[in-house]
Amino acid sequence: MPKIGVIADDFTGATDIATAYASRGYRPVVLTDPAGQAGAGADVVVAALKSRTAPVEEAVAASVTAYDRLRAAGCERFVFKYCSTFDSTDRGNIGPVLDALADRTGARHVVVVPAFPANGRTVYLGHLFVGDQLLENSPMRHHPLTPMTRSRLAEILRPQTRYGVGEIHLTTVHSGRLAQAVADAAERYLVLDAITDDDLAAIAAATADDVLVSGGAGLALGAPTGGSDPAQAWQARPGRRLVVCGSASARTREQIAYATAHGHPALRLDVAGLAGRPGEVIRSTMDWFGEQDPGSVPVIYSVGDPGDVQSGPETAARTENALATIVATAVERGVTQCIVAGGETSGAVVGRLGVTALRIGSPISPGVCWAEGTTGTGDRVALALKSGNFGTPEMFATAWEALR
Ligand SMILES: Nc1ncnc2c1ncn2[C@@H]1O[C@H](COP(=O)(O)OP(=O)(O)OP(=O)(O)O)[C@@H](O)[C@H]1O
Ligand SMILES: O=C(O)[C@@H](O)C(=O)CO
Repeated sequence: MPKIGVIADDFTGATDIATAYASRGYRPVVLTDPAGQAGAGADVVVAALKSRTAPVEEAVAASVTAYDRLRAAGCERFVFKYCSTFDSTDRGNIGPVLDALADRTGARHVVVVPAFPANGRTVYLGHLFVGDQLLENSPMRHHPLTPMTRSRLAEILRPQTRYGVGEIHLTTVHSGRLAQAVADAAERYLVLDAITDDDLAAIAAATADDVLVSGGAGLALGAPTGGSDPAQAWQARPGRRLVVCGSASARTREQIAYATAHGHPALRLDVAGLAGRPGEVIRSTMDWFGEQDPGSVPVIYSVGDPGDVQSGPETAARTENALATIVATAVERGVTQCIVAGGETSGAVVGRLGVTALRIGSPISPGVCWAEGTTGTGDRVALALKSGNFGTPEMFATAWEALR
């Protein structure tokens, strides 16, 4: 089977698709250092980028560099992994990155498949649904960086790309002649309907020879089985546990509320204070952490309800940096197992820890798994990088069971 290279536009998306490949019997590795070398022994190599909301030129350059490295490492088929809620703005970055990768690979057609039915993301008649709501009516409408105010994917993608965008609807996906429909299409990009895992399997079969496909982790869920043992190959180091949330998503807020209601010590980061006195805010947060029972699972978060989201150009970066420093300091003080909520936040945390590769471990829930990395100072740490809207409400209390 040809080695698969995945270019993921954020870190939680990278572990999301890696866990989907692992569940299909592949041996994925997630590379978190853009300059790092591709992992030996893996049949799926996922390059985790932090390009979703980066300036367009930076996102394109990082994606093309990742593609070149994956190709040099022997990958022959490529997946551009973006969010199952198609997180982007009119400028990008999905369209510009897709254009660059399509040009680089020479792909005549590239399918656009964000559907992930197990997490409620389905595409019907070209429209993306989140559960029973159109994307534009879902909580993604209020995302701090990529508010999604439309639902028809072709309309969202067109302003972002130089190439044509068409749609292939469910009747054709079910018809047994999807591969032909893709080959015959006039447009370079084709938004495909998918509402079940069987639809994803039909799409995977029809695109098995395509050099480039694009979408969410659902692309991997439809892949033919790889034949490897899915059992976790590593044991988590015992030590303290911590949950850190930089995500403002509705599901993360529910998880924080559940943990708080069930006796977990919880602290809201003083985001406003980070503007003038970041050192003091981080010190007092770490003092609070030090006061908690070492057997407890403290939760540090930056948004408890939507009103906590602060405007201002530097706020998001400042918050990511502060949470990254908090995790790195906590690891120095004995944390060995940590859940991080939010893709951008996860990118900042993993970068600060100096972790360059993640080995996939036990699944927690659709799209979320444990992964192990080694920090820049040589400590093994178990991380669950959780997409904002993924995981069950009780996850911050129960995810640790999957580590045993
Ligand atoms: N109180 C706050 N005010 C303003 N920005 C915040 C606040 N708290 C967090 N942020 C920023 O909001 C962004 C949230 O993005 P992140 O990707 O981490 O979460 P998410 O979008 O919910 O997750 P995902 O991308 O996995 O769906 C981060 O840049 C974070 O620093
Ligand atoms: O596809 C998804 O929804 C997630 O993997 C993600 O990318 C959220 O950041």
